Amino acid sequence: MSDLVHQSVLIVDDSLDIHQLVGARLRSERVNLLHAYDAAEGFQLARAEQPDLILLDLDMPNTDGMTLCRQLKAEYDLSLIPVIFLTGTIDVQTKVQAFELGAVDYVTKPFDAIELKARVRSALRTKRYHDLLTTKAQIDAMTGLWNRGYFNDRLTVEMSVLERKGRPVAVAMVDIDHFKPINDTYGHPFGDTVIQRIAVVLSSVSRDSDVVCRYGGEEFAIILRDTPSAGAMTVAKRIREAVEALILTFGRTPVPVTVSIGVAGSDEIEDSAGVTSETLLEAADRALYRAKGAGRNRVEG
Ligand SMILES: Nc1nc2c(ncn2[C@@H]2O[C@H](COP(=O)(O)OP(=O)(O)OP(=O)(O)O)[C@@H](O)[C@H]2O)c(=O)[nH]1
Repeated sequence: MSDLVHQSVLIVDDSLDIHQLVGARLRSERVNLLHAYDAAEGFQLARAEQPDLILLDLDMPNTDGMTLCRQLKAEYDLSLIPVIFLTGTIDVQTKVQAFELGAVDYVTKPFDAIELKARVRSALRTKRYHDLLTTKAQIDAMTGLWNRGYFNDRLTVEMSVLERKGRPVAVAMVDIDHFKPINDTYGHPFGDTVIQRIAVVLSSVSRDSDVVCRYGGEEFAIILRDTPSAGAMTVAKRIREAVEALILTFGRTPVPVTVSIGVAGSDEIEDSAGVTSETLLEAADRALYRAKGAGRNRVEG
């Protein structure tokens, strides 16, 4: 099987012939091909589909390839997509300009089928390694949940969706109660097991669209997308009950574990300057503090 399965390539070129030619040359590669016939359509498709590679014609009417490349590199998500320029003739100055703009390669027309395939394969392979490393850097090794760095990045993205589309976002901060005595009594390795078991509960009780993260030692944070405060409270109560129902034992000794949860939803924050990730997090933190203060094993919003 090809190592390119499931990756997608966007071709941006005003010539139908080139689309057909590239399509024919890459047919055996099992990549998913996307087609755009001008820069504006190319930009839209790149944004909607997040392809793994863009083959970009340098010489298009209206907006040329160089300009589109500059636009792509100006948006964080799109800037990570490698671009290979397609061009009839290319002088040294243009080549240098293309590489300076962030292109990874260029192919001159008419294409040699073998060369085109080799260059596409190479760019896609590098993209795949890059994606893998990026994902690894965002995962907490002990629990397999997203880590705090990812949480912060993702919350910023979700807040911009909130701003653009007006969809509510909620955050739940989950902290294990009296965890220090568990560590002190049964040892750190058992403490780690407790953290891992709770991570599994959080993942299984929350929905696929929720972003479950390990925020720090014995603290977790969940981004509940498209969820108003009331819905987030319901999820948090389910989590609290599921953790309380966990049966953990050290040898034959049962070890009861509970969590306290603080919830904040964008729909209930009153701030004339608008809701930010900071205000949302601070509100969730304050709610968690109240849950701890009110006796633990509670949800506060
Ligand atoms: N085993 C283990 N322990 C950790 C880890 N990260 C943090 N801890 C421990 O978690 C404990 C947190 O204790 P505290 O913040 O004092 O709070 P607590 O005992 O849980 O009490 P409350 O939060 O007030 O209910 C500390 O003893 C940390 O050493 C970890 O990865 N593994």
